[in-house]
Amino acid sequence: MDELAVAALTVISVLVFVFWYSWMFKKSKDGTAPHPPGPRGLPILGYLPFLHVNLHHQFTELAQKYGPIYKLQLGSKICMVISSPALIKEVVRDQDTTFANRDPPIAAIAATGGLDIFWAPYGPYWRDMRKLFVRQMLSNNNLQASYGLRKEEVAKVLRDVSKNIGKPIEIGEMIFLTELNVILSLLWGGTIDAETRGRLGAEFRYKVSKLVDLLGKPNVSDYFPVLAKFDVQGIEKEMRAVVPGIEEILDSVIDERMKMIAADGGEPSAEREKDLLGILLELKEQEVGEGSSFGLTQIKAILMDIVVGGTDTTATIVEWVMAELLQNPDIMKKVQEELTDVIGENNIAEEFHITKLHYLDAVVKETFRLHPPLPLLVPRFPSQSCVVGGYMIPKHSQVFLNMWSISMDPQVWENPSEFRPDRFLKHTENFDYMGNNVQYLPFGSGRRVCPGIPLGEKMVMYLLATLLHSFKWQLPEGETVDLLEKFGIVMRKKTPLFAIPYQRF
Ligand code: HEM
Repeated sequence: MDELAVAALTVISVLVFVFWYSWMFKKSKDGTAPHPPGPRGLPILGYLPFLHVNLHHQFTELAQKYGPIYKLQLGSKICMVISSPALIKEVVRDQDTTFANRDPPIAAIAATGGLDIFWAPYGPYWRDMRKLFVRQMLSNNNLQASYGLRKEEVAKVLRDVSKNIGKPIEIGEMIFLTELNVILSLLWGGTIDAETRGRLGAEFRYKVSKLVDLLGKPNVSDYFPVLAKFDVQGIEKEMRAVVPGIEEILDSVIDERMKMIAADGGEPSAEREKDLLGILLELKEQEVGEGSSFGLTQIKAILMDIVVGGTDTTATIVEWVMAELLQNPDIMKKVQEELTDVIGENNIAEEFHITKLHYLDAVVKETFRLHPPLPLLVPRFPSQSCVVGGYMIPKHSQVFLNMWSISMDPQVWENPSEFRPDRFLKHTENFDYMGNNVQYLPFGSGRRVCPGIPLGEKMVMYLLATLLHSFKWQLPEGETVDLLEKFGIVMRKKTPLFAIPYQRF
């Protein structure tokens, strides 16, 4: 190397050092917080090639190495994983407004255009739609008034199971179809007819599960927007193939409801005015929120949200409860003794019994702890840069709240991997579903907390009380319960649970 080159190199090195030093100095003078630690990935790809199928396990292992908040570079996106109650509180309570935004994946845009409540950005459209949904469908008054519809659907379950005594039943599928009918009936006061139900039945469930799976699958297009048009994994294409099958049922419901409005002379009749679908149809083509036009696309997005959000989750948790009870016969026995005491041998379960079923409630809560249906909740998307746990979270990073790791943390729960409902009998007042206790958030917390809690909680308890009070359950000959999970945005059992009913009384 000649002298000139050495001199140039020296000058460049000095300049680089001076810039670096003044940048660092400015940072600490400004008090800018450092970024969290995290594993190094590959250039450009970041940590993306190292992600495992069971993200919740992998995120928990990484937390053991990097602490309760760490950073992952995934392609062009910065992701943060948070897994301690104290830091989760900073996100969902102390800085809830900043973290109330969502970053819809391409799969969600393909499914609903991001116009549903679940994926809509935090803002006036989301607020209006969520308010309408909660007020028109899930207010205390409306839920009380619609008890007859739920009772009818649960009676159908009783009849179906009674007809199949001694034969294996797929628990998740049965619950899914029941919850689907309950939700549709709450939307517009009617149910889908038996023919459509029979025709679409299991296939509809398959499509909803597929849609949910596609939403939870890491997609290269989300991490490299320049590649989005190539849809390398075919996720967008698969989603576009699945959606019409789901829309078919929504279309038939919308058609029926529009026929009713037409029969009422274009004006909804007084008693129909109250259902959510009627109101959404009235809003059609009007302006809601700040200047967004509202049409059939938005209506279908919201219906899809409610149908998909409510069915798969409810079916999943009921299936997990039944699996845990079949695995733990002593606990099953205690549940059934309580049911006999509260309901009586000659009666069937009713919704008013639910508040007296403390042990069953503890069993459900313990199942939500061990098998949270949304183990990482739904990633948050801060609308501005902020500091959590002393670390910088840049604006528009993807923030995962790892509730599964908290469920498994021995510092939070004694013997966390054991199924022990009794722990909820001691602390019931602290562990409701409303998101007030950050150790336990099966329905999320803050502004984005699940709005379906009143219905979800009622249906899970009512269905379980009915199934467990009226029938004894056994596994098919020679089978054992497996409690393996299949990770996704909704974490289901890896293999569906089949159980055989026998009359109890
Ligand atoms: C066992 C049942 C259920 C579970 C475990 C569950 C869980 C959740 C969770 C964890 C979230 C995200 C919360 C967050 O980001 O903090 C959520 C959101 C949501 N859930 Fe549920 N859910 C259930 C039932 C239902 C039902 C029955 C409905 C509707 C009838 C529903 C509709 C929704 C909607 C619309 C959202 C999006 C809320 C928003 O972003 O503002 N869910 N749910």
